[in-house]
Amino acid sequence: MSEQNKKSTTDFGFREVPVEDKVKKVADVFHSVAGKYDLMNDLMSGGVHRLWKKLTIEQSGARRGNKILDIAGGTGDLTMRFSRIVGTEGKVVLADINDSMLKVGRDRLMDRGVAGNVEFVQANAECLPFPDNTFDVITIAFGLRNVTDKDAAIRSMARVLKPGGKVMILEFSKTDNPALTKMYDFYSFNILPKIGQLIAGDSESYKYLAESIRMHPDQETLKSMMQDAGLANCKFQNMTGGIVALHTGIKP
Ligand SMILES: C[S@@+](CC[C@H](N)C(=O)[O-])C[C@H]1O[C@@H](n2cnc3c(N)ncnc32)[C@H](O)[C@@H]1O
Repeated sequence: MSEQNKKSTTDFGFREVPVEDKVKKVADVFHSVAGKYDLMNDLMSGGVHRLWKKLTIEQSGARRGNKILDIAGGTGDLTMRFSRIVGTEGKVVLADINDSMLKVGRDRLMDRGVAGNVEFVQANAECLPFPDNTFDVITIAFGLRNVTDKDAAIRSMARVLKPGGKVMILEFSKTDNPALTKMYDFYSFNILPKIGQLIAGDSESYKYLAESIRMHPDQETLKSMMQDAGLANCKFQNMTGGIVALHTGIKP
């Protein structure tokens, strides 16, 4: 049984809320930020999120003809890149729980001429609506920390992955350099919500963003969760001093 099934409350940032309230609270955050999401990503990370995503694509091993699931795909950064790799014989499914993010993503990909091999699906990562053994590669980028039952989500990803396929979890993680941690904390709790207020008119959502990062399992814990879900060869690679980590696992 997963951790969340045993508890009646869960974290929403630094607050404990009833388990059944978290989905709505997370939904409100992403309905609020959807329109300014891409601009804010570039501003908040100084564009570095593009490098984290580029590395994820490079390590995916995705090939022409593959079927790829980009869960919590949001505005489609990874989907866009995968769509070019898999070509007309392949398919990319961008799945996200939030219809505002899906709409921004669909419009953005259409504007860029990315169509034909991309499908958009509204789905919760905890219970993916796909048959067993469907996808060659599954990514979840900056999405897992928002999911209430993370163990269920990893199990669900493992179920729909083909044997030999790869799960990739790109997520904010833990720095082990005290000086970097201090600077990062100052930036996250003092500057980030102000940028959120200035650009998106919403400091609370960006306060949640910073808090949810701190509440997310550290590198080793997440690796164990992937192993517990039955994935093999689980490992992680830190980026930018551990601010972000890319975890990968293979379905045996
Ligand atoms: C920070 S955005 C990341 C978007 C995109 N992957 C990227 O890297 O730019 C997080 C996304 O996770 C989605 N999300 C949150 N909870 C989810 C869940 N339980 N299942 C699927 N998607 C979820 C949100 O709607 C949002 O689009």
